[in-house]
Amino acid sequence: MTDDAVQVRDVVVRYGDTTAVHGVSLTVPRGRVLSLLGHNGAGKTSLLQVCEGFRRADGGQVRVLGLDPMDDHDELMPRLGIMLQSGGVYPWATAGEILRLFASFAAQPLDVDMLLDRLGLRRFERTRFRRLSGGEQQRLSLAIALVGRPELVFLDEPTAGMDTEARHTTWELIEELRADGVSVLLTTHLLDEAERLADEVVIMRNGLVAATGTPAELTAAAGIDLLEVRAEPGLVPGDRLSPLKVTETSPGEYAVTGALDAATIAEVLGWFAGVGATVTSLNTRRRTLEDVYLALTKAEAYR
Ligand SMILES: Nc1ncnc2c1ncn2[C@@H]1O[C@H](COP(=O)(O)OP(=O)(O)OP(=O)(O)O)[C@@H](O)[C@H]1O
Repeated sequence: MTDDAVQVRDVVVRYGDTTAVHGVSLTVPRGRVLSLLGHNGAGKTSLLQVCEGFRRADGGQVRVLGLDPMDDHDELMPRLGIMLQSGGVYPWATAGEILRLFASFAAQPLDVDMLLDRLGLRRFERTRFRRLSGGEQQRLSLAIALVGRPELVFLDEPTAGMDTEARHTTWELIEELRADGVSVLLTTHLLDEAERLADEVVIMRNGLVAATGTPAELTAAAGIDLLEVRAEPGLVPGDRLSPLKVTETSPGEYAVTGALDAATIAEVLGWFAGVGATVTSLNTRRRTLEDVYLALTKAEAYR
């Protein structure tokens, strides 16, 4: 018996001849937020569906709140909040009716009016689901996922199609869930969303885990990526700083790339000083999660 909210071990998902998930392992500790990142078709939704109990894995083991998501489905469902990528509700019912219906399934639901207000849905309370915009439907789907006070929430691209205000409200709600000890497994294409919300990020590529770690670990491991130097224009070090690469991006603005650390940065400054240049500005930039993500997923993303 595990105390983790989600434990996935060597999970495989196949659709006929297509293997969407090739043996993925991950853990969501209780009260933590894990974000799955990956290109379209990387296998994120397939993995999520296995955890939600909507699809049986073709290999491996999954435990959700210590239970089997397929065999213990009925016991598990009231403890989970699930936000699907789209649909899943009654198109002819109004937003208010739908949310109150889901609230009625829960033993201790959240206050429906509070959720309608927080997610900007109050004026759509009497609007039928099918008449809501994509972003409004997303907000209602999030409210449905949260209304039952779940212990664990699965969010598949929760802010896709939302406007900036709704996205920020969603982020605040997820942060509040975490503060209340709720566990969250979410997928996203938004790197800033993952960086802001996630305790741990799992980057998937072609059904495999390409990298995993906290956002800080993933970006720190990548090191300093770029040194920007401002000095007199027209200074050309040639290969004297090799293997570092120096490019004058605009007159007097130099970009230095390569294996940059304290020693090599000192070497670069030494060269500028040696040719009598006056360095007026020096800036290092660490890789962002976006840089790491692109480096891991770009070239080999599509087979
Ligand atoms: N029902 C299905 N039948 C056949 N193939 C499927 C099915 N669902 C998904 N796939 C395939 O499995 C692979 C993984 O799809 P999945 O939806 O899990 O990816 P994803 O990472 O969630 O993508 P996205 O970011 O576009 O939502 C893709 O190649 C997809 O075409």
